[in-house]
Amino acid sequence: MTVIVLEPNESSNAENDTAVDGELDVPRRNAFGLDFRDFEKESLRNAIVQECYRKNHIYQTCEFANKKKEEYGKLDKAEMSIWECCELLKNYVDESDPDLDEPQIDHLLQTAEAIRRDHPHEYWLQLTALIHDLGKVLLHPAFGEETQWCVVGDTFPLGCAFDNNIVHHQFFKENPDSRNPAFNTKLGIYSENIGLDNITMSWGHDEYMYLVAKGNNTTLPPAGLFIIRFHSFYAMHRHGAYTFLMNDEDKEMLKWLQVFNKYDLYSKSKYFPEKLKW
Ligand SMILES: O[C@H]1[C@H](O)[C@@H](O)[C@H](O)[C@@H](O)[C@@H]1O
Ligand SMILES: [Fe+2]
Ligand SMILES: [Fe+2]
Repeated sequence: MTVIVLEPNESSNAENDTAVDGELDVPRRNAFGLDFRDFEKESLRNAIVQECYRKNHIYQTCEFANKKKEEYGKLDKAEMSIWECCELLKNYVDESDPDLDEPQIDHLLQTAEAIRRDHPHEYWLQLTALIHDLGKVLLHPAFGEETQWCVVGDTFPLGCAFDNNIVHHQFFKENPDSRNPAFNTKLGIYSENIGLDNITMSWGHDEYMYLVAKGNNTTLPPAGLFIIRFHSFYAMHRHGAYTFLMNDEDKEMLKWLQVFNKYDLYSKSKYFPEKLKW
């Protein structure tokens, strides 16, 4: 297995639209013609994204996340198959995403398909890709019709200081946990290398889908569960923040998450405009 850590547009061929990153053709531009994960560029899309993060960073507190975990951990909302859940996501667009405004079912299929092409024998990784964002079903009325800020977007640990690598970190100023002396130091309530399994992450689709997978006794390997649970933790898997909370197993699992992330991010594309001439 090769692990490639490549920043978008790095080592890319100026004449082409894509840069070859190991197996994957990494597109240079997102569906809006901009760089991937550019949260600063002024655009209508980014105004929506910013508002989503503003609320997320103000209201995600340690107490809030633990309550949601307890409530949704009961798994008493519905009974349905994986595919039925995929279909429910055809009605939702993710407001935290600067790169795509297509229904989420498209994103699931695009990610899984991109992985299948390069990793034809890693069935578990393909399945992980297909289901990694199913937790966004929290947006559906049958699951409480949660608002976007507590379902989507990058995630981060709670109970310790917010890292500056978190997208739109300026909004944490208004989060009450920033003023709580038990929480606002580097380690906060945790100890060095405690392991990500013991951390309260901000609540959202990652943790929910992890609870669903675990609670239904999935046979996915630990790396699949790690991907599902931490794929939105960009401060960690892209910027190397919070390594002091990780244990050796987390560091092993991170390699697979980094393989997965390229497909999650760079497979986002539109094949047609919203309205076609006929
Ligand atoms: O906007 C995206 C969202 O669409 C993803 O599902 C999530 O995993 C990412 O972390 C977030 O940045
Ligand atoms: Fe996600
Ligand atoms: Fe995704």
